[in-house]
Amino acid sequence: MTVVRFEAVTKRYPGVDMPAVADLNLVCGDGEMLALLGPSGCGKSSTLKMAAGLEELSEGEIRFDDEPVSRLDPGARNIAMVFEDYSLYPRMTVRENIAFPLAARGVDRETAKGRVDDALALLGLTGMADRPVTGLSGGAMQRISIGRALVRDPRLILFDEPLSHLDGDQRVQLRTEIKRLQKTRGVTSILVTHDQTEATAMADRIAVMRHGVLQQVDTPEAMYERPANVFVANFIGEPPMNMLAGRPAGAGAVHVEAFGRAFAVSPLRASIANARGQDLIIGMRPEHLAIARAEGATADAVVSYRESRGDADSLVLEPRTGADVDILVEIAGPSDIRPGDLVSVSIAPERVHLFDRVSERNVEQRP
Ligand SMILES: Nc1ncnc2c1ncn2[C@@H]1O[C@H](COP(=O)(O)OP(=O)(O)OP(=O)(O)O)[C@@H](O)[C@H]1O
Repeated sequence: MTVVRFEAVTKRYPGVDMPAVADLNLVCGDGEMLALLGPSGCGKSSTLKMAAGLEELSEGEIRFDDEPVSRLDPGARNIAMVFEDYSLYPRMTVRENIAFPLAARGVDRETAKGRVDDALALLGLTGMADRPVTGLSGGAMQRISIGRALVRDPRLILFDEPLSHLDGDQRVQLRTEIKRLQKTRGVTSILVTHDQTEATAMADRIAVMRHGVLQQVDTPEAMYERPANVFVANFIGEPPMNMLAGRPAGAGAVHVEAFGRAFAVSPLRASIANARGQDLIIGMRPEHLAIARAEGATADAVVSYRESRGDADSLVLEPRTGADVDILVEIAGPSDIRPGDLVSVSIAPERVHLFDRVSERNVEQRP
């Protein structure tokens, strides 16, 4: 049972000007699964390695509960790691791989056997316990590596892109399983991933990073509903949010340049945007836009592309103002909308996100 605290943590690599991690303040709660999410190079692996003791901090401190750990060797931190490439011992059996950390710590045979049997049962591996690990599926190998992590009863498990070598079905299955195991055992966990679907599905909270700087920490739902800035709004949600230039347009409305007209927005957001009076980036998620066939002046756009996925149709719209911007729309499928159709566009006021065009911050954030 451990609370992990990153306190003003900075990581600089020799010869590199930009810090890989800059002044990170972040707490992973007891029993929580926290995802570090961001594109390649954003500093998530450096953060994980500092927690593990595989990289030194340049500044700041990491605490497990109240204990500073930045000067402790990796072996003294009681951390388990699950890597993307499983890191199993190929010549050993499933059981021997899981038992390895216990043998290495001198746990007596009887106790070790009990704990390994428990882990095998928990992971559904009992039937293959005495098989060599070579030749097993990627999903089975990753379950073994999770078993090896759990059997040690660590203070913290660090998952480093644990699903990236698995194919579609195994990924979905294992991400559910990891979440179940993590919750059953209540072990504090940090997950590094560049995949927002994975982070959203597995984590209690997500910390989005960019260029070493933490952008937002929140539950997946809160991050989807109230992204702190344009970067987070683009990163969370698939397909990404439409980002359209606009400006405040009086009480309860904003003007969207691409459509050449006003849209109603939530009164709070509109009043903040109006009070500041700045140019806006107006965010509309593809799945929140609704369209209807329209004629003449009521038409906002023409459908230029349609991809049918059975239960959903993805559309690309070209605004009739001639604005050089593609609008993505996701609607329930199969629909009878076809390329060339003229449509009007609507969206519920509370689904419209407003960002300052200069700072790219959500207008609801304090300036
Ligand atoms: N050993 C190193 N020496 C110098 N620079 C490094 C080193 N390791 C990482 N970096 C740099 O630090 C920054 C952050 O890298 P880091 O690996 O932490 O990011 P990441 O988000 O995990 O990316 P990836 O998913 O590609 O590993 C990058 O600019 C990277 O080039």
